Amino acid sequence: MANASIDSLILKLHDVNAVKFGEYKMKSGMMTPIYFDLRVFVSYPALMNEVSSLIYQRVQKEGLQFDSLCGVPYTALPLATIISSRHELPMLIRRKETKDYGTKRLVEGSFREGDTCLIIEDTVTTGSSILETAEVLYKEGLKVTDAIVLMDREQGGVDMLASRGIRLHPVISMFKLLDVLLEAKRIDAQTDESVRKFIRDNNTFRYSCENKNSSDVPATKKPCLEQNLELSYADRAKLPKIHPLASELLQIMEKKQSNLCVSADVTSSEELLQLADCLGPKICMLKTHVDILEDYTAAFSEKLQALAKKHNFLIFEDRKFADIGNTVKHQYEGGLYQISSWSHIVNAHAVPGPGVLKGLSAVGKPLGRGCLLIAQMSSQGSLATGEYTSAVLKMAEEQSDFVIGFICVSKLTKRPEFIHMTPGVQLHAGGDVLGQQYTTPEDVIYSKGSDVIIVGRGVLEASDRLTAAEAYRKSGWDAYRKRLGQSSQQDPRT
Ligand SMILES: O=c1ccn([C@@H]2O[C@H](COP(=O)(O)O)[C@@H](O)[C@H]2O)c(=O)[nH]1
Repeated sequence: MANASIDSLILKLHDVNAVKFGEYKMKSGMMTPIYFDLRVFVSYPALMNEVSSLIYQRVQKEGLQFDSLCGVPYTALPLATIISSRHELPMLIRRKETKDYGTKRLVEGSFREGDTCLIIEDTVTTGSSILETAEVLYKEGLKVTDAIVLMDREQGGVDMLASRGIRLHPVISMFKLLDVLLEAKRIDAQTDESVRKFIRDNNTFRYSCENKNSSDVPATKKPCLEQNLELSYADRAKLPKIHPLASELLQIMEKKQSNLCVSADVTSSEELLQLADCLGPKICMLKTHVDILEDYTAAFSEKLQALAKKHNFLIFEDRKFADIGNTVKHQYEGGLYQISSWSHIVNAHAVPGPGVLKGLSAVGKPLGRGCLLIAQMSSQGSLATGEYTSAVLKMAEEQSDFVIGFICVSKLTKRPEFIHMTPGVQLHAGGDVLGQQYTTPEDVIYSKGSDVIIVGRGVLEASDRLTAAEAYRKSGWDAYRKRLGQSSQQDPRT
């Protein structure tokens, strides 16, 4: 599907007022600064044909196999009809209301039990309309594995449907639409930013219960139950497109019931190794700042690797690479520390542009290493916000064969393959005198939807580091269980 056709379609949708900016109420009751009214299509047959062609191209690109297709009533019905008629593909119609005469069927058309039906939809927010249609089809013995949507609002629908076994393939997504409209000067930077913020802050799948006390959305209308559909770490580890290192980390987390990464910010190699050996059973990952060690030797890195094997944790060198590709390549591979030879994971700032990842991946990829992009920072006044954070996400998507996730303050993307790791964590919220800001494991994992808590001084400055690490492990794990809709008592392994 050529990008130019998508860009031109976005502008046409804007021309016919199918994309509106203002204050609108959605089906859920939530107010939104952007609204899609794709019902207007029926008045623009050429546009309807164009949309149908792009949807069909997406079907072909994904190589989808199905016996029939079904449009979610009513807006997607004409789109499904055009595709069905043009390509001679059998169609089914899902009735919204049962007739009180005749066959009283809810699904019209011919099909056999076990047939696969492809769902077509115009817009997705939570994914609930597709799910409703799928449930009607399931009752008739049909299978639904895939759905295509013209416009994905990027508010959690893809994840929600994935958790129910339906892959959603969007033709246009919200952030792409905003990019095109901004570039064409159809919207100003302020509108663009406020819509992006709204979308990021209103992910119906991740944060469904975060706002449960807010007054603008009636509690009954919020899809709180959807938090039960959150994918577990174990399920995410099995995702087909996941990076092997991300998969390994998620498996370790599940096995050790730990989403705790301890930040070993000490200056002596001996102390760091003791820390790794003592806290190893409690952590999924150990983070280092190798350049603060006063006595680094190659023998130290070998011992650290042996401890990582012994206790089954990954090593993350928090080097924060931030130079041109050629330089970071040398910094990663060579010099005194030879970081690529012992650290499973490193991180990088996106400031230099994609070259920083190209340089790092030239060294790290052949070794099976992975990289975290720094999308946000925990420190007060950080400039890594808004547009910058969005650009980091885009860069990660483009190099997901090396980027395994983000350093961030809260969950940023709907893609469950990416791992979100959050520093600035202590058992009580607060901060230090140099601008570090702390929030709690519950806030980070449950409310903000991140995956891993990174804790330094919360453990290091405790009188008993092992007891402190256990307190953080338990707190992070309980918050994760809560996010899955399970209590710690329900966990047979706890
Ligand atoms: O935004 C960021 C990125 C990295 N860090 C690092 O995490 C630890 C936090 O240590 P605490 O003692 O828990 O404050 C430290 O190594 C930082 O360099 C971060 O804090 N914020």
